[in-house]
Amino acid sequence: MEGVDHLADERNKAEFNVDDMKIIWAGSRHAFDVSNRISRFVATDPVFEKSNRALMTRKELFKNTLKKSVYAWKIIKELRLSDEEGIKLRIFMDQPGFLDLHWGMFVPAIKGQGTEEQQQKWLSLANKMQIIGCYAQTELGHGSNVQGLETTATFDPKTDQFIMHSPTQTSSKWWPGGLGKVSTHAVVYARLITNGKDHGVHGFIVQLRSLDDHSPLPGITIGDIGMKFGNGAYNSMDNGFLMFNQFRIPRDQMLMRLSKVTREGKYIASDVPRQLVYGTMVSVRQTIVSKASDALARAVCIATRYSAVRRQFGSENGGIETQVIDYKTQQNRLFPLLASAYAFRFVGEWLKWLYTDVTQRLEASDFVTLPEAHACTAGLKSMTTSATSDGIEECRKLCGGHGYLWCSGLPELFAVYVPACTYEGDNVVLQLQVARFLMKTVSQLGSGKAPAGTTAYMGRAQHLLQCRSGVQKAEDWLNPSMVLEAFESRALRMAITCAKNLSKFENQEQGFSELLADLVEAAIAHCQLIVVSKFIAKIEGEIEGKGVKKQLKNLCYIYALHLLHKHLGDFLSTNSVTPEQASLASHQLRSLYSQVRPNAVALVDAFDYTDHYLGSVLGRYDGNVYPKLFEEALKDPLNDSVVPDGYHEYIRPLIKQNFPSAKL
Ligand SMILES: CCCCC/C=C\C/C=C\C/C=C\C=C\C(=O)SCCNC(=O)CCNC(=O)[C@H](O)C(C)(C)COP(=O)(O)OP(=O)(O)OC[C@H]1O[C@@H](n2cnc3c(N)ncnc32)[C@H](O)[C@@H]1OP(=O)(O)O
Ligand SMILES: Cc1cc2nc3c(=O)[nH]c(=O)nc-3n(C[C@H](O)[C@H](O)[C@H](O)COP(=O)(O)OP(=O)(O)OC[C@H]3O[C@@H](n4cnc5c(N)ncnc54)[C@H](O)[C@@H]3O)c2cc1C
Repeated sequence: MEGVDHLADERNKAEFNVDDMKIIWAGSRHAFDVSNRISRFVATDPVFEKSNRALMTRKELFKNTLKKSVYAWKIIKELRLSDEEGIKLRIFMDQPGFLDLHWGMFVPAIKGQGTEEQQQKWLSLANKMQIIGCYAQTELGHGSNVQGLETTATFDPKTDQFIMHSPTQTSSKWWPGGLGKVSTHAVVYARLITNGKDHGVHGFIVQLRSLDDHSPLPGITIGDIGMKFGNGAYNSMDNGFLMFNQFRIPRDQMLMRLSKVTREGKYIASDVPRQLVYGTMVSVRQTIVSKASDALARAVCIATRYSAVRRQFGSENGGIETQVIDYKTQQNRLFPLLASAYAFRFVGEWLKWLYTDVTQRLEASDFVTLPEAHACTAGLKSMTTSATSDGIEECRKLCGGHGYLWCSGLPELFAVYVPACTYEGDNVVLQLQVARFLMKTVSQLGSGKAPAGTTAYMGRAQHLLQCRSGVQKAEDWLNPSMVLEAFESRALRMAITCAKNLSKFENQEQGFSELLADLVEAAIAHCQLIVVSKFIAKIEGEIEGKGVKKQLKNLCYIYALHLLHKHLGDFLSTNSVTPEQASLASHQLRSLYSQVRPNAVALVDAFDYTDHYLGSVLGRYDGNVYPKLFEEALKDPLNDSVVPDGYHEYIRPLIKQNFPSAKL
């Protein structure tokens, strides 16, 4: 029934103040106000309608993305929205497009790697969108291995120019978002060559298309790489290819904050670490962690509301059937994902702090925390995006058959989200970076250099290698120090086992290659420890609002104990817990599920998502699922006529067994 809240009973059961939880979820009252206002603005503007995009052709979808993007920019300008409001507008618009790459990578690359003069020149154009930029790093032949890129930028001292060239087919740029059809400029990563010497990969600002008629400049071949996974979804983005044929740019278009080429062609490397050329990726990986919590929260919101609406079995004497959310199996699959969404939110907040801190240090030429910032952004990007992709798919299954309908919102969410496991660094490749960092830290134990930050626990190696968990009863698993000790001991013991196995090889690189799978598992254990420890730090801090802290505590322990359950092999094989303690953890988990159950719908209401943003019939705020499923079905073009096109051509001849031209 229209106007009726079918989930009202669920909402009445909540034991905490949802409005207070909304502030915690958003990060602050101000952040909540901005999100709330902008999401409602987008939801009510017809230009941002998105329910029809699965049926659009690629060309229609692309044009629709241009329309929405330019309209969003007009609104940002006319209403003088702040940067924060502009970002929210793009998020709630919910359609990948060139704006993401222009603002998310092109502008940050110039800010991070351009000199002051370069910033003044290029940012004044980019900030007004008089030029549109993308981030062109990946090539057909190399994405993960950045040092393997083949595009060359050869300095020509006669003309004071760089000659950009794609020497092979595999050196074609391939994948950059916004490149295929929209961008006028790109930050291109290429091997810098001066006086015949290769100085490795550097960034260059390159104009690609005419600012008058948008045609590619002579010497440039450019286009879209074609359809990607799913309908609609990421196909709104013009991921592109690009080849240079001896294309010339002025010398001052090399991004020269980190290293320079003089008029004479002399290469001057600064004394900062060369890895700062990867700085834009580090910054985006950090934002991807918060985005993971957002994507997982969307899926969980849909699955939770629908699980409360959906009823199957359990009816006695013709009475009402059981809500599927009351099945323990449903809770065991759903509530850890709900807990993960909150966990990723808080670790994302912490990572933002860490990133701000390292940025300030870098500005003061303090590079000490750079390796840790790289390891944390890489590892947490990897861990949270993998868990979120799996989680969205699990939410689809939690919604049964209807989850497979496009209008559930889950297929498109999955299709848009899943490349996050690949872009900004393949998730396995990134965990191997964490593993290298851990092996280095372990090798320095006992050298007098105490591990700091997220590896500080390794400084207590003597204790953590010997200790036995003190858990004796199920409630002990609600003791933060007992939970932390189990995770620390598991992570440390896995890292030390890897280090010991590595030391058996004469050639360390060969050993590393042999042990890749174990190293990835050790890295994941370390990352899970970070997430658990940041969640615990959150619930131990000040939290306002009636009943809010209690709910967050429940979610925190669900997050930790479900990981313990899922990775029990690690915990048992490292003797971090005994089988009896593991079974006490399962007992405690069941009790926590019962405590979360009456609060589940309110906990997803706290995400404050509009029905427009959710884009899901199953996840509607009012729970009015069945009539709306019918409405959606009737909108399908196949239902435009009762007798379908093709009846006379195929169905009728078939059932009449009358095939005029067929030789049977
Ligand atoms: C609404 C707003 C939207 C905004 C956008 C938000 C989200 C994104 C949305 C959509 C996606 C859109 C765009 C996607 C873009 C892209 O995908 S861009 C391309 C991304 N490419 C990658 O991520 C490539 C991954 N590969 C690498 O990063 C490197 O090749 C790798 C780190 C794997 C190896 O590098 P290499 O130079 O070969 O290093 P070594 O393994 O030899 O290590 C040498 C030392 O350097 C340290 N190190 C490596 N990377 C960094 C770093 N970034 N920072 C600091 N330090 C680093 C490494 O740890 C080694 O240290 P030690 O010598 O061991 O001490
Ligand atoms: C939707 C999307 C948008 C993108 N946008 C951009 C963009 O805007 N700009 C841009 O420059 N790029 C972009 N990319 C490219 C992206 O960054 C790369 O695809 C990504 O870095 C992975 O590199 P790859 O494709 O070379 O994978 P590969 O490295 O070829 O990975 C293939 C397999 O090999 C494994 N593997 C590779 N190396 C190792 C190793 N050392 N040890 C163990 N296993 C290994 C991987 O785990 C994976 O299973 C985008 C990609 C996608 C999908």
